[in-house]
Amino acid sequence: MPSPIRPMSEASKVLVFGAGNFGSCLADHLGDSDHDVYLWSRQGEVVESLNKTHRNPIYLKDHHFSTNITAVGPELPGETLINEMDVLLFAIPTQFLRENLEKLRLYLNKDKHPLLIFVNKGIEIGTHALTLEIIADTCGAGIAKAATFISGPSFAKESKICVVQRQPTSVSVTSFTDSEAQRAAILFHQPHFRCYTGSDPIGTELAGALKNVYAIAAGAADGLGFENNTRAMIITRGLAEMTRIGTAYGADPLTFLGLAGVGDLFMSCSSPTSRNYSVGFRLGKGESLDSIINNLGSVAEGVTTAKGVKMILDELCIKARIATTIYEVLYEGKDIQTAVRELLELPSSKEIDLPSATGGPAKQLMKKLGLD
Ligand SMILES: NC(=O)c1ccc[n+]([C@@H]2O[C@H](COP(=O)([O-])OP(=O)(O)OC[C@H]3O[C@@H](n4cnc5c(N)ncnc54)[C@H](O)[C@@H]3O)[C@@H](O)[C@H]2O)c1
Ligand SMILES: O=P(O)(O)OC[C@H](O)CO
Repeated sequence: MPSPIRPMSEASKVLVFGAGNFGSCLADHLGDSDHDVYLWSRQGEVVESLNKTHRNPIYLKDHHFSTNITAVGPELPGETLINEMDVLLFAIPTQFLRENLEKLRLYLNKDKHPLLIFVNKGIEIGTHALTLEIIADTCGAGIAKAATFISGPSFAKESKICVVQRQPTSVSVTSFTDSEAQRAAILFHQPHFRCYTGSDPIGTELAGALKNVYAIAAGAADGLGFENNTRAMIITRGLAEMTRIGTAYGADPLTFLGLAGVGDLFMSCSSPTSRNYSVGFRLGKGESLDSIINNLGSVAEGVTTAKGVKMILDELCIKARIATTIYEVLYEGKDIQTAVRELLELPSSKEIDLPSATGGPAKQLMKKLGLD
């Protein structure tokens, strides 16, 4: 392992929630940058092993983790540790975020709190809430306004375990509060982990969540035996759908052309490393969703997010035929061959068909955060 890179900022105390693939990877990156990192796992064996041998026995097993990481858990950290932190980083799958924030909010002072960073890419089932809304509901508008989101093409694990082996990667770092996005970017930025800041957290969140649904579609097409023309069609028409949904929602359409949009969409739709692509590929090969989920061993956010997307499409009365088809295959038992035939038999339509930007749910969310 090469010698640690100096932090671009003063060393910070960072508590990472979630020692899965991405939480472990980001904790290692920050430890490697000489920050003082605490990594919470709800699995006792992970805590013990990280502290004793600097190895995670479940995720990124082949990696020797930074010695700047102290693992904590399995109980959720309490007020004393949280009050010492400069940064709280959440790498918990979207469906479990609310229950954890409900417990942690008691320790967060709404006037003076650590920098809060979220890296999950999904939409909550049932409520179809974005993470911003989950934060506002649980921790309050002030904390949601300052929350920062990291998204973009960043596999925790490739053949050479990319980020922890310092393979060049870029992400977007967005918040409604520019100074918080800047702080997060300075914390993470390194020559091999380039951070670009932005101020459209709603678009960034939607892009990260939606790309997972289209990665399932691209994987399914490959599983069915289609090749490059078809994958390029799904990526490009997927991007058109993502941008249409984002615009109707009230996000900035240009966000979908950035790292969190086309960057991550392209990567996840073209690689079996993506768990969402793998789910699709196996569906295309004829395996059932239950069987795939039961032995995936890791989260594929697109599966749950497809439900949230369907609710958003119904609410906004807009069409996104690929996303709807994925929902029907996953949850309405639609046969995948029939789904493909129906998609291909759709009549010709305008290539670029963006709704007028009325503000949509983003306007209500911003009102809730006091940003209107
Ligand atoms: N893996 C990647 O390459 C990558 C990259 C960018 C973003 N993400 C996003 O980061 C998030 C986490 O993904 P991951 O790859 O680390 O997932 P993972 O499947 O590798 O790990 C999931 C983690 O969540 C924890 N968990 C499960 N149930 C929980 C609960 N009820 N409360 C708290 N924690 C719970 C598990 O213990 C585990 O540590 C996802 O939203 C994902 O889309 C992942
Ligand atoms: O493995 P996936 O499909 O969850 O993709 C992981 C990241 O989102 C890639 O940026």
